[in-house]
Amino acid sequence: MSSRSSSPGRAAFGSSSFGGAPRNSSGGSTPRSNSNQRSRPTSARPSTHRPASAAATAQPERSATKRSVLSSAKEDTKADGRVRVAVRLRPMLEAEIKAVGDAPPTIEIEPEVKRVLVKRDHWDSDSYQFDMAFPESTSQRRVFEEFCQPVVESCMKGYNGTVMAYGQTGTGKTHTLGNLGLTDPSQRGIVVRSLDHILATAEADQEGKYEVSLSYLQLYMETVLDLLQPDKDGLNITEDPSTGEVLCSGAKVVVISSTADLINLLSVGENNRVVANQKLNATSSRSHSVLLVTIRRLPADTSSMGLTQSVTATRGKLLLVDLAGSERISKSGSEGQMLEEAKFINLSLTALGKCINALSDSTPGHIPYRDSKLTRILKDSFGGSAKTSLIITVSPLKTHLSETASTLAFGQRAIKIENNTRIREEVDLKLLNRRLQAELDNINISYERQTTQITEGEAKLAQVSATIEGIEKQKAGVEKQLLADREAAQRTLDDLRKESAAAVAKVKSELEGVISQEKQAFQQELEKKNQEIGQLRTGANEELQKQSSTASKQIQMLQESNIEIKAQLAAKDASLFELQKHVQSQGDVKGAAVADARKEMSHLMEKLAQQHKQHEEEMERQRVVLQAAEGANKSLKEENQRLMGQLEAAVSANDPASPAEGPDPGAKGKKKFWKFPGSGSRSSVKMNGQEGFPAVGSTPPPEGSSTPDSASGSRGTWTQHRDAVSAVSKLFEHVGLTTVFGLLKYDDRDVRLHAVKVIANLAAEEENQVNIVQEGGLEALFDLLQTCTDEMTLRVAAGAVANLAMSEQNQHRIVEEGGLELLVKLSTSAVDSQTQRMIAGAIANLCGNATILDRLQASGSLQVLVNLTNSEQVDVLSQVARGFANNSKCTKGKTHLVELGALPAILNLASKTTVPTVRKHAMLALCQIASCEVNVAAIKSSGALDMLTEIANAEWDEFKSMASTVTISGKRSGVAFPKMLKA
Ligand SMILES: Nc1ncnc2c1ncn2[C@@H]1O[C@H](COP(=O)(O)OP(=O)(O)OP(=O)(O)O)[C@@H](O)[C@H]1O
Repeated sequence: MSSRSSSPGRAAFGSSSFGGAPRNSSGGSTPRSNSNQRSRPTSARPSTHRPASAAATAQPERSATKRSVLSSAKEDTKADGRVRVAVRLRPMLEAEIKAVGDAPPTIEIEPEVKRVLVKRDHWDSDSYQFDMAFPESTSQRRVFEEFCQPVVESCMKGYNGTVMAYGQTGTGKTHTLGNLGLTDPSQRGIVVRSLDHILATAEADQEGKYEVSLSYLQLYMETVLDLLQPDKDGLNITEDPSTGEVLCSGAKVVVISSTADLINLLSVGENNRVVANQKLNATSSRSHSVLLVTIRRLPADTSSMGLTQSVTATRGKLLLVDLAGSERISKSGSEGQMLEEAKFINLSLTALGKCINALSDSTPGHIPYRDSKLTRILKDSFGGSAKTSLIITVSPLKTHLSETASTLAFGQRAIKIENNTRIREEVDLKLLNRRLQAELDNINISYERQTTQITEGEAKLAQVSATIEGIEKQKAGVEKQLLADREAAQRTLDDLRKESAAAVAKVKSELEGVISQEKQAFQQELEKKNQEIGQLRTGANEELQKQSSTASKQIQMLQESNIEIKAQLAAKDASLFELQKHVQSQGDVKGAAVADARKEMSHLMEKLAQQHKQHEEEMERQRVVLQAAEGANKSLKEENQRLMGQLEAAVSANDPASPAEGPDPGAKGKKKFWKFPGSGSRSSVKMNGQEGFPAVGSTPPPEGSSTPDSASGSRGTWTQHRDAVSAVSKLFEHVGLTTVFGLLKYDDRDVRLHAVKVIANLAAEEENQVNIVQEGGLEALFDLLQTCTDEMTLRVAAGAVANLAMSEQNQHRIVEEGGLELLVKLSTSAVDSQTQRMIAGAIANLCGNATILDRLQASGSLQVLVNLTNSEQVDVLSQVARGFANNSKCTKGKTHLVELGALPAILNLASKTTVPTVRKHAMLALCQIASCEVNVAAIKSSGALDMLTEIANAEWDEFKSMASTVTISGKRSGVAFPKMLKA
């Protein structure tokens, strides 16, 4: 209620002013006249009028027992006896928000204090108090639960009730009441929610059976239309005179059992309403729609009901009314049909207002229900014995302020109605009697059944007890048996474990036995194999030894044969010598002896030819092997090594001695060299006063072989040997010397060494010397001397050069190719005495050539000889002394040796050395030097005179022997000079 109309009187309802602005209770003054009562903040506002008197007179419900069934109903005891009024503010629609912008709201809802403020301007506002005030944000659900649910539940208890929406067009009446919420269940309105609630409650109620039926009516211009039968003409509204129940005869009543039924029905009704409106040229807002819900409740099952239970059936009626728009005609400016409609609307709403006015009067008299069809339909459900909730909807727009105020004033008047609610009950005595009889019968039957059940139960109990006892016994027996079984199983398990352990042990021991047997067998087999291998090895060794001994024997035989031949040769030589001597001495005895000797010679020659043939065959075989090896070219190195070995063997085989290793510096005393006439203990090959180095590593000749010591026998033996060597040389003609020279360039030291040995051996033979040089051997050797660092190889190479230097023809080549310089250079690094011996030997041989004396001096070769006089090795000193002798012999005039100051060294060799060869050569050198007058002074100053005197005084034969041994010129000139000195 408005603060300005805090005591609205009945006068406010006038026939023409229904829906108009609220009137002041004091009569004529309008709210504006009270404008000095400015709106203040809510807390400061004067307290609004509450319908306390109406609440105080509210009657308690008569049927207290029913409350237990519908316990969820919210009761407002104060408002029970009157129309409950709520106001709901519609939210601004989108178009309205755009139009209004952010203008301050005109209507303000204060839900806490259930109040509506209508702001006229910034300072002035009207305040209206209601039972509830819903702001624009209020949900449909809350509107239903807080405001409508109590009416619905009271109808389910048998009361009549009405929920009615009243308000200006477009303020949300249909939304609040009739929204079906098809797309959004949260938008479902009061109609759907009410029916939902009724059906759910009916389903939950175990004690009652419900029948819910509907009729859907429309009131348009005082005509009642059935929306479920659109073709039907207007219906009549009648009233049962005995009960006062309003009846709408002819209206279709449809029983529903689900919300889906309801939705279908309402959809049909809505469609029909559209059709009807089109037919009537009406709009929804111009007509009232009434949904009439009848709820009949019967006791659920008569037969099972107790005496205390109710036997009454109830029937409640709920009217859900969506009223036409309440706007004033003047404002809507209606005319024609619209005007007519407005009049009828106003008629019905005015009639409603009048009824409300009359009902709200504390001493109600005549209620003008009959004034309109609307009020006639509402008569038994509105006011009086019915519960009524009126929700008034208002627009938030300022432009609708006047209509809003009018609507709110209508609500304020309605809130004054005091209801006299009365439950509608029908008591059916016959039914009651029948129900009581049935109840009694049921009780008797139940008693009998229970007695029988007890007896049967006791018997069963005894039976069960016996069974339990038996089971207990069985259980004890089973437990005992179980125990015994478990023990037996345990024993069996133990036995099994023992058995399995024994079995495992047995299998293990068997396996071990098998393994051990196999191991033993394997070891035996192994030993057997080892024995077999040992036997095989022994056999192989024996076989090897046998073969080796056979080979040794063959060699031995060959050697023996050689010895024999040589012995025969020596003997024949001797006999020939004797024969010649004899021939010479006898002068005339040639005859048969010579013939015999020749015969013998020819026999020997044949033997030699045979031997040569054998050698040639052997050489041929070697050549084939060599060619095969070269042709295959698979392993040149090994093949060449083998070839060298074979070649050396061949050389040795041709030599009277057997093959041996290379020159051994320590061979002195172990191996003897060939002895040549006058050469003393150490041998050398002599040629024209030169000395060569024989086949390297020669072994001594066999015992008893003839030695060429005697001048008479040397020629034949030498020839024989030379022939043999010549055969070997031929072998090289096959092999090709250049091949051997090529081997000197090998990286492998052994190959080089073998090759140079072969060359050295070949070079020891006069026949080969020129050939070797012509074939390029000198260059190969010099190349080796320049590049090689292995002293053994260098030593053999120097020996080879020494041998080649025996040939006068070679001596110039050696000097021209720089051989002297190479020897001098080698002497600086040579530490081994044998290498020194080879160097000294080579120089000594070259010293015998008078045409190269200056080169000997210039290259430092003579100095090398002088230096080597310091050596303690006889081999070396021997070559040095020989070099001095050769050099002095060739020199006609002042010798370079004197220039070098070598006289003391020579004197030293001649006087102090005990080795005869050395002494003799030194003495000979002194003699040669002394034989030239230019040297006499030097001889004298060197102190050599004594030595020369000593030589002169010596036994002539001794010196003679010495002189003849050192055969250089074969003359006695060296002997004559001492004689001169002596004289
Ligand atoms: N509480 C609300 N929340 C949201 N929208 C609403 C609300 N109330 C009304 N509306 C909207 O306002 C518009 C008018 O509502 P509605 O048709 O229910 O008014 P009405 O009073 O029934 O009009 P009429 O008298 O012409 O039938 C509708 O679009 C409706 O959806």
